Amino acid sequence: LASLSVNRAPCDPPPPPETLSPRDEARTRRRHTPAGIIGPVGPPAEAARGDSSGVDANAEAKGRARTAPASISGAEPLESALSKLEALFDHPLYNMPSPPVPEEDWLLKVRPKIKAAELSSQIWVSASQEGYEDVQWNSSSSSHPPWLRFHLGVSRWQLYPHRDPNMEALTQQLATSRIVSAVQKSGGTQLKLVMSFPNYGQAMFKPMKQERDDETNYNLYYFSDFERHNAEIAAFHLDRILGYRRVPPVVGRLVDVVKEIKDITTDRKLAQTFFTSPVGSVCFYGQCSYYCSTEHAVCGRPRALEASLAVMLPDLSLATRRSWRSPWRRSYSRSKLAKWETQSDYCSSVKKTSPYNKGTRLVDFIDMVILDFLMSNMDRHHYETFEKFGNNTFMLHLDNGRGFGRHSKDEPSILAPLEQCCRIRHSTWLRLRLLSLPQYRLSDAMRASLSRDPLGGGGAAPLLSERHLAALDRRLETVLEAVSRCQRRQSEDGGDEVIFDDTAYLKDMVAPAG
Ligand SMILES: Nc1ncnc2c1ncn2[C@@H]1O[C@H](COP(=O)(O)OP(=O)(O)OP(=O)(O)O)[C@@H](O)[C@H]1O
Ligand SMILES: [Mn+2]
Repeated sequence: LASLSVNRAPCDPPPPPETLSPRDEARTRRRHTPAGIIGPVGPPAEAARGDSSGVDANAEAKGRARTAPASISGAEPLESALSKLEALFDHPLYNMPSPPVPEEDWLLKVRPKIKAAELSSQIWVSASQEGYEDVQWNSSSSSHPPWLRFHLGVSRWQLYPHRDPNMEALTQQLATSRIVSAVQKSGGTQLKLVMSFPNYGQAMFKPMKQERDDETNYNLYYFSDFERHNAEIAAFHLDRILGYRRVPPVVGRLVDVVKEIKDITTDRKLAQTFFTSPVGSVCFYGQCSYYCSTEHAVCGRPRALEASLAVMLPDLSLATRRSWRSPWRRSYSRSKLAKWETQSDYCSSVKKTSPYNKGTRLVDFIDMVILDFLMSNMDRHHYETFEKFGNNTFMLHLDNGRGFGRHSKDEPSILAPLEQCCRIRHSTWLRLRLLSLPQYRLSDAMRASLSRDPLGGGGAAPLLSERHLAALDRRLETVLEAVSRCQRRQSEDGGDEVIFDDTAYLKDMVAPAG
């Protein structure tokens, strides 16, 4: 366990996708995962960096990023980038053996089959549901549509398993399935729609509002920023590459605003906001508290509009969620500062407060902070968890549209919780160090992963520009430096351990040879 190695251990390929439900998969992976191979990664290539020298670490990292050859020019052939991503996902750090998932750790249960006689008397179809397929539900998972398999695969600690055999079908559905209904999502500040598919699947739609190369105006406050569809997509990929799996899957899709929204919507308020622009594009703006006006309409070209579609989580009636106010929430004011910005020992009081005083909530929060710093998302005012699991569960990373607004500027204040608490999950730290190595570089993994999105390949504008990808590597460097600073401080002044040992359980699982 203590041996350091970045060599990837051989890993059996997962069994063919169609035959397994997410739960079967979780069980199978445990059998297939070789025991005894989990070793922390070696130090990053630049381990010898002297960051106590007083040199501006950021400027240094920027310089390095500018001169890094292949990853910045994007010259690396896609095939080799894709095999890098495969190698990353095959690495033992992404294939840690996990203890069996007890029944109560699944979010949903499948009820035993209802008798055919009872079922037939229950089936009725409303007029507005005529576009839906006649789905036969039963407990055999092979007949479940991908969205339902996704729901059934949600557990206490993650939304979906690593190498989820359902992912391909799920993203395929989001990207291509016929849209039979589109209505505005109530709540939330900016326009978003809930779209439905013939097999009863649903997705949350956010339209493109900003060109990929636009940078958010520097004079704009974070709370006035637009939401970006490509940020929602990229956040899903980044979250998965970080090994968290706490963002619901999102794909990009070109939507025909006439055929797939205007003509089929039953939402009259939405329908009333459609118009044709002076150059003949079909536009709409919907109703919401920000940016829902003629001036801020979203427009097709002339009808095709880029958007992100995120798979919907199980309905609140099946799985209630709890919303938590972030302890490091910003003030959402031009003049006020939040407590964490002025109190130097802010974290010590958070550490004593439920739910951050027990279990993994604090380090899970730090995980989210790292995700947000990498994509420069300042808008994480709340987060949600599934009520069923109480305080002992993962945090959902929903609402990522305000990430990736600026590539030329980092936002150090997003890292404040890490700097102030000096605590990080061991497994997260190891994966971050892995992603800083040239053979697994974060920007390369992201470029490869995003190229698989329907809007990311085929010569079209990449979902994240090279500058945004380079910013990821630069910011990753900054995160690792912050952890190093914490470790130095801890070794000099004492205090709590910086690295939270979340891999200790492996010692019990890995049986000694013989
Ligand atoms: N994939 C999803 N499935 C189900 N519900 C979701 C999903 N994503 C987001 N939601 C819910 O929809 C609400 C609004 O979404 P989102 O936060 O993205 O919009 P918003 O306009 O940015 O909201 P706010 O202004 O409150 O930040 C969220 O608080 C969340 O509860
Ligand atoms: Mn929001």
